[in-house]
Amino acid sequence: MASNHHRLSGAPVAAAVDSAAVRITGLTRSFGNRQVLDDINLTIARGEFTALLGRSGSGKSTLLRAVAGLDHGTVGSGEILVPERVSLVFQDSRLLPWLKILDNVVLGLPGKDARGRGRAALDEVSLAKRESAWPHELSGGEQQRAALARSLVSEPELLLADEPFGSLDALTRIRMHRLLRRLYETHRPAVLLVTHDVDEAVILADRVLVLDDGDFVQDLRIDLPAERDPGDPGFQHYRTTLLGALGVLPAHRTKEQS
Ligand SMILES: Nc1ncnc2c1ncn2[C@@H]1O[C@H](COP(=O)(O)OP(=O)(O)OP(=O)(O)O)[C@@H](O)[C@H]1O
Repeated sequence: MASNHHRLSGAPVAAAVDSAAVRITGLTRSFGNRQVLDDINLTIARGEFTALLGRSGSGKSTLLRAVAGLDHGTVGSGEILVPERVSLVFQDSRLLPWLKILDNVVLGLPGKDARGRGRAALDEVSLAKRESAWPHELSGGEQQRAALARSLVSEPELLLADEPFGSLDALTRIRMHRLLRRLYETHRPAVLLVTHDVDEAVILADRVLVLDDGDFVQDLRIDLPAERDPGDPGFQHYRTTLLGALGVLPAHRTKEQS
């Protein structure tokens, strides 16, 4: 009965969902009389890296928040199944300022070996030497690396990321892309990454969804080697396809205007 209630309210239900890490059925979300998500259906396989693109205001964060169960009070319906262990990363690191870096990483982590696991996670993001620093002593990129360590130390089956590199400079972003992809290869969670950066989506993901007008207008599999080069013709093909779906190619605009 409890799960029926969840179904009606569209809140996520933790469940063993066989080969799927996320299963969304008939999800709708509205703010006032504006329907932001309109009958969304989506399955993300275990270990699948999916990026979610869409223009500003298309509902990307609304969808991610629904999957994370962070949208209490919004109006909607549908069913969302997620695994037990879900982690989140946001544009800002959300490290607690009164805890040192290692204490932030292991906060809430059960087990006697929590600090050891926390240290290993910090080592993976090259912050082992900063475990006793306060968050404000770290650069923006280092704070996001600590946030990634915190999100992965619990070995999540699903990682939800909302513009995690949005506030970083271009060079740091490139390094973070490499880091996230490496962490993904090691830990293999399913990932749902919200971004409005087409190149970021094609560099990182194996599947890219484009959200527009309440539903997906593109569901693209990225068949490129793990090491991706934005200069490759294959990469450019995906970039062009996605820019077309987003309606931002000059040719597309001309067509719309004529
Ligand atoms: N709490 C809220 N109350 C009212 N309207 C909201 C609320 N949250 C989101 N919206 C509206 O829902 C729509 C989708 O917002 P959302 O943040 O999901 O878009 P987005 O695709 O993530 O945008 P961006 O790329 O700019 O972050 C927007 O029109 C926004 O104004």
